[in-house]
Order: sequence, then structure tokens, then C-alpha cells
Amino acid sequence: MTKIAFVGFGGVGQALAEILLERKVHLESSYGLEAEVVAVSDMMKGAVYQPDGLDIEQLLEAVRETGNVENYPDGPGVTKGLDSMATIQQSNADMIVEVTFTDVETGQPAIDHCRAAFEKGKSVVTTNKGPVALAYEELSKLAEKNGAYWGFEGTVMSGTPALRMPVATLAGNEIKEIKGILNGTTNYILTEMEKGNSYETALQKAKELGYAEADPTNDVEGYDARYKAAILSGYLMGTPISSKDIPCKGISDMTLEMVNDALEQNKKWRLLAQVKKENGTVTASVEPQLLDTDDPLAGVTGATNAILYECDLAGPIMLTGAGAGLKETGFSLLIDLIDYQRQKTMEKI
Ligand SMILES: NC(=O)C1=CN([C@@H]2O[C@H](COP(=O)(O)OP(=O)(O)OC[C@H]3O[C@@H](n4cnc5c(N)ncnc54)[C@H](OP(=O)(O)O)[C@@H]3O)[C@@H](O)[C@H]2O)C=CC1
Ligand SMILES: N[C@@H](CC=O)C(=O)O
Repeated sequence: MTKIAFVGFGGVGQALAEILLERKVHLESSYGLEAEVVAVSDMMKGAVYQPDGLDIEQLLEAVRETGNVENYPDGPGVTKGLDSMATIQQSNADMIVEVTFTDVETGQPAIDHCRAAFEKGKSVVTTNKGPVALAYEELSKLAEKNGAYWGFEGTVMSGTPALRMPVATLAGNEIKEIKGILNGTTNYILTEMEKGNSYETALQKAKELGYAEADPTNDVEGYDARYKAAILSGYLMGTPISSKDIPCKGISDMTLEMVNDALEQNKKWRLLAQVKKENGTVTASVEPQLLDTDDPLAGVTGATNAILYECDLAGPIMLTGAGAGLKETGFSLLIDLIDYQRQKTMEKI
């Protein structure tokens, strides 16, 4: 049995809870993943803990109908109001789902949440980019030392396996360059502008669809893509780069006129992140680039993302799929949970 505590319970957390509810039987019978949600702790939506397991349907009903999980029915063993640290340290959860806001300056409080979990020997799955972009080396060593699992597939390209796919299936190659559209919100805005819609309307729609960060400045100024470039550099290229050292320009000054001028020249603007290895040195950048309309990356539209790995043996390999979205990102946590279960079964953790 895997006892789960959610730290943060916004769109992505609720999406995973719904998947666990809907696929319960399949997850148990096909993957041996018996997941029980024992706790939720969210900044404004309250906290509830029941060591023997919460009823997910009633939990989702409470948060969706009243905005607060503390309206979950009282009963024997039900405790309310524990903060996120108390939930991590004092609950009987052995798996922490860390889905609080990504903070692009400090990575907090998510870094402290991961540290506290690993120090207690508890595992973490997260879609929060802060801990991976800013503290990958420290946290991965701490997790290993304490026999804990750390999954973060959804930090780059949501449920599209941009991290696990190259590690598992491109091993043996040297990856010389990684280039891609790594932010769903900005790609959605650019393609809406290509249809004649305004920047402001498109951004508003991206917020409503759950693509944008809590503070969408992080999307439109390129900071979110910069974090993802830092993750790719540290995790896939083996060279940590501080995200502050990655030159970054976003799309906030993009006008309809610029988008239309590009279309008239058979070109399209795309916000590209690039990580390159040259003579053993890894560099990264994020900026809008003008691409010919027949460039495969120009054909990527909406919140879809794409990533191109330049491999020395296998050649260029491109992966495309959702870069944002609640169900898709909920799925990225599920695949980490399934991986955790597989490793547990093989007694690796
Ligand atoms: N949405 C997407 O498509 C994707 C999101 N991500 C990442 O996944 C994470 C979750 O995203 P999403 O669910 O969309 O974001 P939301 O803004 O919907 O949810 C985040 C939740 O975390 C809560 N929270 C913030 N700080 C704390 C804290 N210190 N303790 C407890 N709870 C806290 C917020 O509380 P409240 O609002 O109640 O104040 C909110 O409910 C983010 O880090 C995001 O960058 C990654 C890939 C794709
Ligand atoms: N806000 C991000 C969500 C996923 O990381 C995006 O738009 O890509």
C-alpha cells in the first residue's frame, strides 16, 4: 500500500486524485499500485488527514463545491488544519505529492518540502520545477542516502516523457543539443495570435484552461522555459547550469503586427529553449525565434510542446505532446507513481 499526502491541491493535484479514483481497480490489477490518499495540505484550501485513508470522492466534492477540503466530513481519526511541514513530517504518508506553485526565484517552499520528506525517508513525486532546476544535485543525493524515490517527469513537458524517454531509450548516445518548445502557454498564445486573436485574450484563455503558472509572468517572460532548460542541462546533459545564467527573452512584447509580418514571409515565431554541448561546455538560452513554416517546430501549435534531441548515434529524434494541462500533468505524476511501484517491487527502494 502506498500512502499519499498531497502538498498543494490545485488543478494538478486534483487531477491526479481524480485519476487515482477512476483507475483504482486497473492500477491495482495491472501495476500493483494500491494508492491511498491519507492527507491533503494546501495554503488556502485547508488541510485534512485520516491515517486510514480519505474518501477521494468526498475530498474532491469538498474542494470543488466549497473551495476548502476542511469541509470533508468529520469522523473518527479525521484531523484538520495541519500545515504542509506537519503533514510531511507527522502524517503516516510514505509518498508526498508536491504540487505547490513553482517559485522561479527561490524554488521555495518546495525545496524545503522535498528535503523534509527525504530526511524522513519518504518519497516524493512532483511537477514543481523549482527543486529540480535549483537543487537537483543536493536533493537527489539526499533521496538516495535515505532510500527514498524522487520522480519529476512532469517538470518538463507535462505528461510527455521528455525526461524518462531519453534516459531509458537514448542511452549510449551522446546528446549534443536539445532544442524545443517547452512552454505550453506561450505556444498557445503565439498560435492564437496567428489566428488573429489578441495577446491579452489568448493569455486569459490559457489561464482559464489551466496552462499558465499561478503568476503567468513566468510563462510569458520565458522564466518557465528557462527552468526547464536548466533541468535538461543538469539531468540529461550532466551539467548543472544556474537558471540565472541562462539568457532569457520571452514573448511579452510580441505584437499582432510582428506575427502577421512573419506569416507573410512564410515564417512563424516560436519561443525556443536550447541546450548545447560544445567542446565539453554546456550552454543554454531561451528566446523567440523566426522559423520557416515548414520547420517541424513551426508546425507545433496550441499548448503542444516539442523537443528535439540531437544524438551522435541515433541522429535527430523529436518528441511531441502536451506541454501543459491538468489531466496530462496529473498523468505525469501517475507514471512516476507507477515507476515507484515497479522499483519497490524490484526491491530497489
Ligand atoms: N498546470 C500545468 O499544466 C502544469 C503545472 N506544473 C507545475 O505543477 C505545479 C502545480 O500546478 P497547478 O496545480 O496548475 O497550480 P495551482 O496554482 O492550481 O495549484 C497550486 C496549489 O498549491 C498551493 N500552495 C502554494 N503554496 C503552498 C504551500 N506553501 N503549502 C501548501 N499549498 C501551497 C496553492 O494554494 P492556494 O491556491 O489555495 O493558495 C494551490 O492550491 C506548479 O508547480 C506548476 O508549475 C507543471 C507542468 C504543467
Ligand atoms: N505553465 C507551464 C505549465 C507546465 O510547465 C506551461 O505553460 O508550459
